[in-house]
Amino acid sequence: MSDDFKRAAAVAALAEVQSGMRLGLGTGSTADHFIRLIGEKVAAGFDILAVPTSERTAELAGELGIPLSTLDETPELDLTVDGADELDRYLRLVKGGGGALLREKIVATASARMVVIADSSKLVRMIGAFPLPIEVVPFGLESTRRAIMSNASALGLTGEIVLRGGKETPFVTDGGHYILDASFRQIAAPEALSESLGAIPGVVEHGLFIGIADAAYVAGPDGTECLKP
Ligand SMILES: O=C[C@H](O)[C@H](O)[C@H](O)COP(=O)(O)O
Repeated sequence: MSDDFKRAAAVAALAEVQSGMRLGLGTGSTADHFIRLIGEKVAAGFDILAVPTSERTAELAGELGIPLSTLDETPELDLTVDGADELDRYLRLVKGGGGALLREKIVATASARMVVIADSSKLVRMIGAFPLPIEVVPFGLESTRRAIMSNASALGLTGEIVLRGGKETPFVTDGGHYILDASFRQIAAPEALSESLGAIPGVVEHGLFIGIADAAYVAGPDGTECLKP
């Protein structure tokens, strides 16, 4: 059922796509639906140039025959469509469940417009139930983890911060970094947390996307809603 809603959100976002556009392609199970729809448009003759947000997305888009580019060749994009792990009604997002947050944030901010697609289970009153992914450099991992803990605690946030994949087999991002997943449960002031995390030297990027999304298509049993910040 949830997969049907993911697809319905992707179909709604497809209405924003025109031939000639330079697109950012998101990562994840919801974005995969959108990528397949773009593949159909390309097969039908649409002129699209796409920048993928992960190796996984590049592979799928390549298989579908979608012409691919990079931000070095195509530094300004018209539209990026991507999923989210959580969003609130102000379009503050948690992303990075699939580990692609760094490239996703770079691609989204290089786009004139960023649109989120999600099933309605992702829409929450307060973000934070989904553990916040924080991308860090492997060097100094434990010091960085403690700095995150201490900065979060200064903002009244507590909770476990764990290395994704564990010490023996850590998950490695496309950029060669690790991910710490922070279970803060409820993030009442995401802006302050975003600023605080961004100031920690070992933190490469984090999964809070604030002021980036221009709209969100959220699909559920009652239909598809378009949210604006
Ligand atoms: O790193 C992964 C991305 O941020 C995804 O967009 C996010 O995890 C949502 O993925 P899904 O659509 O599979 O729930």
